[in-house]
Amino acid sequence: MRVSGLKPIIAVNYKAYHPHSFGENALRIARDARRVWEETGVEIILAPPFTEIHRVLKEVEGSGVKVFAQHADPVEPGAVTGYIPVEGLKEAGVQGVILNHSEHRLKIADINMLIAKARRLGLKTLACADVPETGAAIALLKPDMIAVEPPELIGTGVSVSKAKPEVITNSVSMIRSVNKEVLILTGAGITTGEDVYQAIKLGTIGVLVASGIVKAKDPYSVMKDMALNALKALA
Ligand SMILES: O=C(CO)COP(=O)(O)O
Repeated sequence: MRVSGLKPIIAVNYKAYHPHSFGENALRIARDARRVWEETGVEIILAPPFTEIHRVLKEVEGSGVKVFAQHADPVEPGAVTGYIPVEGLKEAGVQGVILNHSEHRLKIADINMLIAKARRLGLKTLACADVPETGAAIALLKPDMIAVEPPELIGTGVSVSKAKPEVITNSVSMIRSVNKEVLILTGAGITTGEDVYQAIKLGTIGVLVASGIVKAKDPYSVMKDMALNALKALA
């Protein structure tokens, strides 16, 4: 079921590629994302490493580009050395947080606690799932967005839209059977506008992308092609 009237979403997970995800490279991706947002109006979410959040926020200030953290720890603030509570992310100024990425998994009870706390603090949540069934289970916890990403395709450049379209269609139907509102994205191996077009045609509202943008020679061109194809798919 299409959630009509919504803008497509391109979420960029910087991960921790070096040097791509840090310093001037991190800012270049942010500048490129702002330009694509200005030119297309597509929703863009950037998820830089914790160390880059402050300067990426500065780079996109005044635009509609949103900045999310890549993770939050299921802890209360206090004597928790080295952990990052949601309260700290709120103070840092992010608009949301990715939870349960395949590379940083959480227990279901922790996902539940973090979604509730993020909501209380006014932060959006983008929860990740490895398979449709996990996506449906997490949908019951009412995150704002769910991204289903088959781990075996992550980082391969073989897109889930082409290699495993049934993962997308099964995710959409299983998630929608328990949650009519959550925004559904997909990811893993997404590198081209065509991958994005197919992902949206299969029922999602957007994509979660890492290496295809973060490690690209020209992130602007990749994001622009993805944005234009996303709009075409929803037209
Ligand atoms: O893990 C992912 C996004 O969170 C997908 O990674 P790739 O885009 O590099 O396949």
